[in-house]
Amino acid sequence: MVAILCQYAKLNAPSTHIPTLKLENTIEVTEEIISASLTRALNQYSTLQAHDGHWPGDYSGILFIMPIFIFSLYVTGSLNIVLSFEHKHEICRYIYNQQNEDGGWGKQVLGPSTMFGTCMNYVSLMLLGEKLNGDLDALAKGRSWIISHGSATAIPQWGKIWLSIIGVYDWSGNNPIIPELWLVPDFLPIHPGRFWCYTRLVYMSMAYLYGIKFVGPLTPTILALREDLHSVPYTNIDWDKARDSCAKEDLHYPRSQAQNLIFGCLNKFVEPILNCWPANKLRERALSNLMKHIHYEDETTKYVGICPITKALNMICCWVENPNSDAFKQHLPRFYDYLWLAEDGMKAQVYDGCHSWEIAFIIQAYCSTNLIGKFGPTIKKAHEFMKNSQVLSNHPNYERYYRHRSKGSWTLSSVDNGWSVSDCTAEAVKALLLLSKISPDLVGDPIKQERLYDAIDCILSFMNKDGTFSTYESKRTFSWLEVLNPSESFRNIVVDYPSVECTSSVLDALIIFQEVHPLYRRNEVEKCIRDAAKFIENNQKNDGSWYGTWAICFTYGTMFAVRGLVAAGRTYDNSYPIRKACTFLLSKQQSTGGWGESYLSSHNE
Ligand SMILES: CC(C)=CCC[C@@H](C)[C@H]1CC[C@@]2(C)C3=C(CC[C@]12C)[C@@]1(C)CC[C@H](O)C(C)(C)[C@@H]1CC3
Repeated sequence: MVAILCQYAKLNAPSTHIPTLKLENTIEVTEEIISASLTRALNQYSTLQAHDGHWPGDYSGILFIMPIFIFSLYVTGSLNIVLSFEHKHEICRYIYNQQNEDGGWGKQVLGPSTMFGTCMNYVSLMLLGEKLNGDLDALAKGRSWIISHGSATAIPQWGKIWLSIIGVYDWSGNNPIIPELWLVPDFLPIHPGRFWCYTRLVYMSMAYLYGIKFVGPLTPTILALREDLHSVPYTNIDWDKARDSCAKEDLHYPRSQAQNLIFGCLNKFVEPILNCWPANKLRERALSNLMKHIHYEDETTKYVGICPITKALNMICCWVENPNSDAFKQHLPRFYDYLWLAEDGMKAQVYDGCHSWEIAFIIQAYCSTNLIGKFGPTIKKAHEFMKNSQVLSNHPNYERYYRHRSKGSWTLSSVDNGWSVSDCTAEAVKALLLLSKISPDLVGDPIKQERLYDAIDCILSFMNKDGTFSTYESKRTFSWLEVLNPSESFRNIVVDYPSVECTSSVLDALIIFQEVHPLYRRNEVEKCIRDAAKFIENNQKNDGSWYGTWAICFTYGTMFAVRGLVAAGRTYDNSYPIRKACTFLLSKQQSTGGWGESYLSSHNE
């Protein structure tokens, strides 16, 4: 979706004007003043609501997402079909705006330059038709960053794969991603169907492209890039050496000895054997099995994909299979779901949005004021969106494709995305239960009981054996399998681990649900509440904080943990963990009176 927020602000201009109240230090802050400020804020916020009831927002920040879109459009010859001149202009503007002083690009906005970010964005600019223009221009600075930091052979694993796909890096400089792994019996912990869904899907299409060693058309631009990105002539590159090289700027998680041994064996023995007769017959089977799963993922997400990375990879796989196929063509219009235009240019989002997740909190926030009476139409529209974005059925044969139940759930973003998430469902349930207590004349009809029960069934289906909650599925395998994670940039991506945030959202939702429907699956709900609260208490750190997996970081984790524990009846007086949490939060208050945290917290933990 491409949206400019000021357009909405104009369309939904507030009906009443409330004058600004300047708060001087000397004026006592009365309830009246607070209420006026809050009304003004909600008035303004309501103008930003879209016609269908959700609040659009910029969900970007990872700087290699647009590049992988550009790469996939380029190799499939669709760049000019999907992107107009204006798109390209705005995309280039954004990329230039994100360039660091030293000429490189980070993995994410505000991040220091990395080989991954720099190669991907530099190549994108070239594929979009930008030209080097003198030694001092932005492109020249980008190129010199790459050469002076070890050249493109030092890009980390994901980058090596993308550069191989477009033909500026050789597939032999990659560690194998064995497609046959999908053929092992699925009761084994090593079967990819047991990995965290996001990792299994990214590596699924990577395994396909690796298996066929796909390379896009070798255009003059690609041939020129082969020389641009490397410090020695392309034909002289030592790909054996390149395979395990990674720039220090990108090496967040160096490989262990065990990993070196595994990847060494895969490379020296397993992959060569699998390429010889008769084992290569197995490869054909493995590839057609992968393609079956790729189509399933595309169809069940209406070609949106679980994330932009799988979308871009799957689209290439569909094109390789048949460039004239409907499958390939259906991918093209869904690129726009990921685009976002802002004052700094056009960017690609990390997901097709986060509509359902955010709207649940927005509704909860409105409900926490006593001003609902003033915002009936806004809340009614939001309520409709919430009800319309519930996933109403399971995907066909979902278990055969290693999918979790979807019926009754909410996704992070849209129904089309189709991937249910435990805490997105829990927060949605909370919002709907709050709305069901308000007059339907004001906020619309409450969710039907049957749909609410579907949601609770779905939430309970997410529960791990110990009462905790992970993200998209329950935990399916063991953490020792992290040894198979070949990425230097991301850790803990093989297992869908439980988190305090997911567990706490569910705990809170079940408690509110139980107050209204005390008999529904009573024993399971009660056990879940008990176990979830125990998990949260057991995971508190000595300083009183909780580690937050899904945002920044200890402040966020602590907020969720406290919400859950308070819902479960813990108070400052009766709970030592709550008192410790307060001490932690107070110790982090800044001189301005507010709180903040660096994104490095997550990384340094
Ligand atoms: C940046 C890269 C490498 C792409 C990753 C794309 C997705 C897999 C990421 C992007 C946003 C993301 C971090 C998110 C989550 C899972 C992984 C996501 C979807 C979830 C849904 C996990 C559960 C969390 O409680 C919460 C709902 C906050 C997040 C939201 C963002």
